[in-house]
Amino acid sequence: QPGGTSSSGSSSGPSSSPSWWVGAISSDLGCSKNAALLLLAGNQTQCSATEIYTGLASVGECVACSSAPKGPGYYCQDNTAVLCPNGHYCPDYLTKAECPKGTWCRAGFVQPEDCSFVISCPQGSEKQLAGPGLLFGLILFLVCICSCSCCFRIRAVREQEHIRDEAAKIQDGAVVLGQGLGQTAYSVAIEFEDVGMKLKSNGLDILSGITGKFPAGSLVALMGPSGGGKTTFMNALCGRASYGTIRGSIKINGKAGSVQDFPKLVGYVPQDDIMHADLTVHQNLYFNAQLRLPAGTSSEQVLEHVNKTIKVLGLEHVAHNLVGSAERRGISGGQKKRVNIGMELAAMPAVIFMDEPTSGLDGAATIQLARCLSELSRSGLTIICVIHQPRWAVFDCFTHLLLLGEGGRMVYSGQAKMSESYFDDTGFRLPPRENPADWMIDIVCGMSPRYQSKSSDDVDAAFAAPHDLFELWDSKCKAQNPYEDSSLVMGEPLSQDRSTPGRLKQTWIFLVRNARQWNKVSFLSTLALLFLCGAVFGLLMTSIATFSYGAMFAMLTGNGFIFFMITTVNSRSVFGFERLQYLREFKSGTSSGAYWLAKITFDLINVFMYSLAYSLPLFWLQPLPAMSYGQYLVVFIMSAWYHSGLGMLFSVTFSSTSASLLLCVFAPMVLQLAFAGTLIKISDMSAGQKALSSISCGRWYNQELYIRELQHFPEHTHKFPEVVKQLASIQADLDDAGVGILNLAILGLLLRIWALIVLALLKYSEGGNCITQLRFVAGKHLRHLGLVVGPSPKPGDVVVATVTRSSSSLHPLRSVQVEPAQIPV
Ligand SMILES: Nc1ncnc2c1ncn2[C@@H]1O[C@H](COP(=O)(O)OP(=O)(O)OP(=O)(O)O)[C@@H](O)[C@H]1O
Repeated sequence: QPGGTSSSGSSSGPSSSPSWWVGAISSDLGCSKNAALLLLAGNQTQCSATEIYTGLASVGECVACSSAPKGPGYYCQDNTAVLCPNGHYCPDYLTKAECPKGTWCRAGFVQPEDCSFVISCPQGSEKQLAGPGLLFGLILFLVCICSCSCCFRIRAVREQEHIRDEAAKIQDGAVVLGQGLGQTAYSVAIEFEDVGMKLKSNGLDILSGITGKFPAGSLVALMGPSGGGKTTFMNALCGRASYGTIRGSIKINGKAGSVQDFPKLVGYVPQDDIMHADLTVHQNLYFNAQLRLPAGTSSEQVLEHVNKTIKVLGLEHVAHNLVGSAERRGISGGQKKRVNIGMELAAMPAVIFMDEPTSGLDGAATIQLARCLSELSRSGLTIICVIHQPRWAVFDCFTHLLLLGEGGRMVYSGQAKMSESYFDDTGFRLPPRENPADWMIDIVCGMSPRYQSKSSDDVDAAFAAPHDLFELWDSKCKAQNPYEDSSLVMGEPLSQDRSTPGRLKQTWIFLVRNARQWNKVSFLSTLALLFLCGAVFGLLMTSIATFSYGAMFAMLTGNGFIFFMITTVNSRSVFGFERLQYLREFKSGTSSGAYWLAKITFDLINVFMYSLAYSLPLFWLQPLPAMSYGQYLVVFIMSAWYHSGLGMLFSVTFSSTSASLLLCVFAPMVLQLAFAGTLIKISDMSAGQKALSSISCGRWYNQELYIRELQHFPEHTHKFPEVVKQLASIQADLDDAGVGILNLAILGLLLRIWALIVLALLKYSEGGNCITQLRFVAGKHLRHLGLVVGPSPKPGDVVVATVTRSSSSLHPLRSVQVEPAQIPV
């Protein structure tokens, strides 16, 4: 009763505010029914066929259809303005025509829209039907995959033939490693004094008072009982013990420093066989050599060097076999061990650290390897090996021995061949037919008796190993070690690291390697899975969805969710599955930036193909969106770009595979459900929720698809109340097309940059917390730039002090030239 109520029952005149008395309206309209009910139901009977009854606010008013009270897109039906139905168009309020063949008409259209050329539209079409379009897309898709696959296959076969031809050229007999590589001859001598280490985690001393020298070209055995600190000491020497605080001094070629200052000259063979299981033996060595050999080494030289390394290690017959893993059987354990070593030999460093290189090898292979290492060391290469129970023939190959006891303390340091006489001089006796290496470990473990003197048969019962062994060494040899090589061979002080291929070249090498590593079976299975999911969702949409402006947003945007999850989960393989391999390469001086760039570039193939595989059946099988397929695909590509970045970040951040997998499944789900504006309107969100929604893919994916679709609808449809309401709820405007794409591009890039930062920090992740890692990295780079000298060291910091011992007694390497090794095959 707008404008007031008249209890008198008479309607007010035009001069007073308009008001009606319901009883009078009933009689005015000639109805006998209750007036209120009549009004609620709408009094349509009083309007003519060409009029519209306009509702409660103007009771009794019939408006001519031609005056179009609701705007275009409506027509008159039973005195009500209704939206022109699907499959029809309504140019005015009085006309409702069926959509002609070759065109399609969605609800509210005032004229039909033409179908695209590959699409069929029978008469009365409310949507475009896939028809030959889907077939065309499918054929294109398959042709794309097959041609790529064939190209790679042909290339791989040709390449393998070339490698075999080159390998056949290598003569049987002596093989010379490193010949003609044109590298500067580096040799490395290491001196250390009073080196100790305290664990950062619990402050426990696990090394102390270790003093000695490893001349250039020496082959050193690091021996001791299990848990004696061999690996720890080796890690301290080669700068990999970030989990501890190192005391004492280490000198490289007479200059205080760490071998880690020259990472490209250092090889490290880890105890575990860390290599690429999805590459062949030859490829593993070849890419390693390409990345680490001096810049300017030609591909042919690299190939020749790798073929020789393979020959030296006796791996010719498995050179083109996959290395393999637990899931995919490849070469044997012993062969893997050799590949593990070969990866460092292929890089021809100046010093190699090896953690138990012979474990898992049979007797013959161990001797063969020891002899090979001995030959290499004679050429100037310094090799330091942690070794367990070497048989005599193997032990005999070593030039130096460092024997550690419990708690990481020294029992012996010096020439290997003099170790026996040291223990002999100190009252120990080698039992007949005992292996000297085993005997020494027995001594350290207190399992070999000590006699009062060389000539006496009385056992020194008071002697307690290993503590007294430490005392014995300190008292007899700490000040002046007679067992050391009197003619210490020392290389020139190292001033700069080896110059290896630049970042751009490395990026290219990594890209080629990625192509070789490409698991086509897994790739094709993922494509098939995505295609299937897209097809299922598309068919579902066909059967359940009837177009309406209210449901349009949900129909368009509700299908991306599974695609997001699969893309995120799958992209864990980009970085996450080769964490250890990456660390091994990165620590040997390869660029993490180049590695990252190559990985994300190669992943673009996945981003594109996954988007194509999913969106193709979805687009063509569901009631076709009005936008073109190209526009639709772009939105999917950008969403895949975002989600693969998310997967990469999770996989590099969390070393636990189950944690990263769970995150890859749940993060896209939570972001899509809670922050994409589907369940909770963005306009209703708090500031915090809005911030989260702005970094969620779903929000921009939804917005972009909706706006792009709307832009293909006639302009008058943008004013329909459902459309206006939906745009308000996602806080978007029709002019915002492209904003979503841009945001997704930026977010995807940021996620990748974040992953790069985590990758760079991984190098320093052993034991240190995030702050320590950041400080370490910042300090390192600032020092490189010469900007910071840094505060003076505090107790507990890593201290590299200058050794007071004169270096005048140290003379240069007799032959600093790294001459090729003559390795008997
Ligand atoms: N990161 C670490 N955190 C805690 N303890 C450690 C760490 N690294 C080494 N240790 C401890 O230091 C001691 C020496 O370990 P290390 O691995 O160097 O011995 P090892 O002589 O190489 O033994 P094995 O021959 O069995 O490999 C061990 O007691 C070990 O538990």
